[in-house]
Amino acid sequence: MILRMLLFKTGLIYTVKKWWRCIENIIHVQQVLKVPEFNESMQENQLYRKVSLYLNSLPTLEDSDFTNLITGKKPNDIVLCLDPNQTIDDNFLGAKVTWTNSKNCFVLSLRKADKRRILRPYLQHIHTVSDEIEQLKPRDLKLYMNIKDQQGNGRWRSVPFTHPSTFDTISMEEDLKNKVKSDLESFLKGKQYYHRLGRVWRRSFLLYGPSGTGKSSFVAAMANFLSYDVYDIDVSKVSKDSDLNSLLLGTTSRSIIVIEDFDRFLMEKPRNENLSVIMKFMDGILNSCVAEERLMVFTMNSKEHLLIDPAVLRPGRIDVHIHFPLCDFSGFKSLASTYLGVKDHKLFAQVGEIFQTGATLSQAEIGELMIANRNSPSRAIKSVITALQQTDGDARASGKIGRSKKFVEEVGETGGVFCSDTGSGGSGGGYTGREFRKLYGFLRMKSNKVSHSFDSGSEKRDGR
Ligand SMILES: Nc1ncnc2c1ncn2[C@@H]1O[C@H](COP(=O)(O)OP(=O)(O)OP(=O)(O)O)[C@@H](O)[C@H]1O
Ligand SMILES: [Mg+2]
Repeated sequence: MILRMLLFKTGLIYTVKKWWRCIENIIHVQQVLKVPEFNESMQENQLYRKVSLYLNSLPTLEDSDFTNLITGKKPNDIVLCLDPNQTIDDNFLGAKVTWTNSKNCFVLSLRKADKRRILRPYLQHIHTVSDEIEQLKPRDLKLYMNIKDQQGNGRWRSVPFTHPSTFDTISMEEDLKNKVKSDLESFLKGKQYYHRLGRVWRRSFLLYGPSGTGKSSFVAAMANFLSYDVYDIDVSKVSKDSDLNSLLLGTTSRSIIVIEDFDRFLMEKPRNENLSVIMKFMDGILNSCVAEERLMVFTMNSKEHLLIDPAVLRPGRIDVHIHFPLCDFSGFKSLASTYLGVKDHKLFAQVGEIFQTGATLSQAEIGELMIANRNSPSRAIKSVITALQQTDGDARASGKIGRSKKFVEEVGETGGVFCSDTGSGGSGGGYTGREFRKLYGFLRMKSNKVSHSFDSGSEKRDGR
C-alpha cells in the first residue's frame, strides 16, 4: 500500500508501467500492425480516421497519466485527444491490446496468441463504435480541394468546411426549395430502393444560371443540409485520367463532389474534342465512384453549348437540372427579409413596378447593395431601385430581356423532382444564351458602377 502511494505520489508509476510493458513484450510474442494516415497513393486512409475517433473515445484515455486537452466544436467544449507518442491500452474479448500514436500512423500491438481470435472482430468493433460516434456527434464537415503534389500527381487537401449557407438563407422559390429538400431527404433514405433497382446509390445535379445567382451557395446549403463533406474538383489541376480516377477513388461516402464552372472546362477544349472529353470526364466521375452515398454537382453559367448533344445531360448522367435565374420581385422581397430584416416597405410597390418592366440584377448584386446600406432599409431599397432603373433602360432598349425566368428544375429519373419548365428556351427564356451573356455582362458592368458609388470599400464579389 505504502509502495503504491509512493509510486503514485512520485510519478514513478509511469516508469514502472513502461518497464512492465517492455517485460510483457519480451515474455509474449507480439504482433505489431500499423494504420497509416495515408495510403500508398497519398489518399486519406479512412481506417486511420476511424481508429482516431475510437481511441479518443476510450475511457482509458481519461485515466491515462497524460493526454492532450483541446477545444471542441462548441466554444466551451474541451475534448481529450491522444498525444503524439502516447500509448494507451484497450481490452477486447479478454485480450489486452496497446495502441501507440506514432508519426502519421497508429500502431496496434497485440499478443500473437490472441491475434487469430480477436483481430477481425476487434477491427469490426472499431468500425461500429466510430460509426456510432459519427452518427451521434454533429459531423465536422470538410472541404477537400485537389492539389498537385511534387510529383505532379493529384491529391486531396482538406480544410474545415464552415460555409454558413443554408436553404433558409438562399432566396429561391419556396416550392422548388421544398422539392429539392424532399428529393435530398428521399435520397438519404434511398439505399434499399437504389439497390433494389440495381443502381449505385448516388445522384447528380446540374446547377446553371448567370453569375451571382446562388449556385455555389446552394451547393454549400446542400452540404450543410445533408451533413456531407465537399470535394471541390478544380479540373485545371487534373492532368490525366489516372489522376482523376485516383482522386475520385479517394473520396469518401456521404460527400458531394462538385465541379464548378464546368462550361469553362468545356470551352477550353478544342471544339471537336468537347463532346468526347466531357462525356469521358463525366462518365469517369459517375463510374469511378462505385462506392456509394455521393452527390455529384456540376455548376455552369449556361448549358446552351452543351445542347449540341442532349446525351451529355441525359438522365443517368445528370438526374436533376436546376436553373438559377437573375433576381425577380419575389426574390428581392426574400433578400430584403434576410439581409435587411424587412418584410414589407412603402418602397416595395415601386420596386415591383420596376421588375415588371423587365429590369433585373443578380442576387449577389442586390445583396451587396443591401449589405452596404444595411443600417437604413430605405436607403438600401432606394439604391436597389436606382441600380434597377439603370438596367431597366438598357433592357428595354435591347427589347430582349423579359421578366426573370423562374427557377426551373427538370428531372429524368424515377422518384425525382418533376419537370416544371415555365420558359420557352432550353437555356432559359426567350433570348439566346449568347445574347443573354452579352446583356448580362453589360448589366453587371453598369451595376458595378452603381455599387461602387455606394460601397467603394466593398469586397470583390465572392472573392472572384
Ligand atoms: N439566391 C440567393 N440567395 C441569397 N444570396 C445569394 C443568392 N445568390 C447569390 N447570393 C449571394 O451572392 C454571393 C455570390 O453567390 P454565389 O457565389 O452562390 O453565386 P454563383 O451563382 O455561384 O456565381 P458564379 O457563377 O459567379 O460562381 C453569395 O455570397 C450569396 O450570399
Ligand atoms: Mg459559383
